[in-house]
Amino acid sequence: MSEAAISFQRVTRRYPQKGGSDVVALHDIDLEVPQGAVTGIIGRSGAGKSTLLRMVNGLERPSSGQVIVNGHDVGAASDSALRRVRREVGMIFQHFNLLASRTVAENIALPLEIAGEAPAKIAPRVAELIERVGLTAQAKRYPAELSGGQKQRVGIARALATEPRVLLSDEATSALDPDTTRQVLELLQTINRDLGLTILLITHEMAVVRDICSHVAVIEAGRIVEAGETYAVFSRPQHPTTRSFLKGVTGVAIPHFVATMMTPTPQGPEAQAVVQVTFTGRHATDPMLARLTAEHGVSVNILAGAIEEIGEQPFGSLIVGLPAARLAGSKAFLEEHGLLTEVLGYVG
Ligand SMILES: Nc1ncnc2c1ncn2[C@@H]1O[C@H](COP(=O)(O)OP(=O)(O)OP(=O)(O)O)[C@@H](O)[C@H]1O
Repeated sequence: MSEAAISFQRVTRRYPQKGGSDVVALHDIDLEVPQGAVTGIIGRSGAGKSTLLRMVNGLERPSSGQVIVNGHDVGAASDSALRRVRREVGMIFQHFNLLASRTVAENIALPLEIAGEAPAKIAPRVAELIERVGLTAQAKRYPAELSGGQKQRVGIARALATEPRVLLSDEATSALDPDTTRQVLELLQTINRDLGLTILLITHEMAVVRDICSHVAVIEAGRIVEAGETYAVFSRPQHPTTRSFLKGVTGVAIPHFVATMMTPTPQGPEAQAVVQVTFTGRHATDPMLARLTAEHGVSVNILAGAIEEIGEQPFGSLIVGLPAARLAGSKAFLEEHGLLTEVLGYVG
């Protein structure tokens, strides 16, 4: 088993307030970020995401606990040790943080200049980075002449300049439109695969987690409320916050005509239960609903459905109608065969 690239051990961060009680931004966080993986931290505004991320490159220090990055205790590092750690940790930002007076190539060269690299080494390295992020034609342009997606590509190239082992992303796609977001996420995924770089990103969008994160941690009011492999968390979310982030990101919506008729309890003997059935992993393509009809004589109405891919595994969601009188047996049959079911309400 590969060791964690980043390990948060009982990390608490308090901000003292003038004349009042402290703000506790992070409470006792334990989290392992696997080497070479793309891990997402998702949470609402004020949950503590930025504070957590900024601990990895020492921009914030824990009030108690340890933050271990590539084997270094960053929270306790001296300034010179921190400078070394920072060469191993690149960062990209929501608003790109480019220098307006420098061209694309000059922005990318900046961390190498700061690190004291010889100009003869900087030029070929910058050319290689520019090519990697697809900006060869824009090398001599200034940030004001670039689109948002191009600016973020410069940010990514600059973050990679010192050949870091970890890349931190602070809401890197939040200011971008959906198409550009997809392209930037694909670039991050390619970099993760090609360079074996560990990526830790913070986001408030579950779609970002679905699209590129193999692992996810959900943070709420300074605590990690759920964490694990994305596929496992998506298929069996445990915490209400996770469920609320997942709404609309996976699966399908209840059709409007059904939603308007739904009641929380069955109203008569002919009532239909409206059930969300989730198929995961190897069960995604099993014909279990057909078997429910064929072997148990339960008629199944398919109301909505979709199969998508999360972490390269099939993930299917159906909303079906079943006779409420046969609900318990049908649920048991489906769950015995590895499908997940959730009763959403009743019609009739
Ligand atoms: N320097 C500071 N002084 C006092 N309180 C702070 C400071 N920085 C952050 N906080 C508080 O800590 C909590 C967590 O903030 P943080 O910025 O980490 O949240 P976040 O999840 O990144 O939010 P957002 O998505 O809005 O950026 C908030 O209650 C915030 O007000």
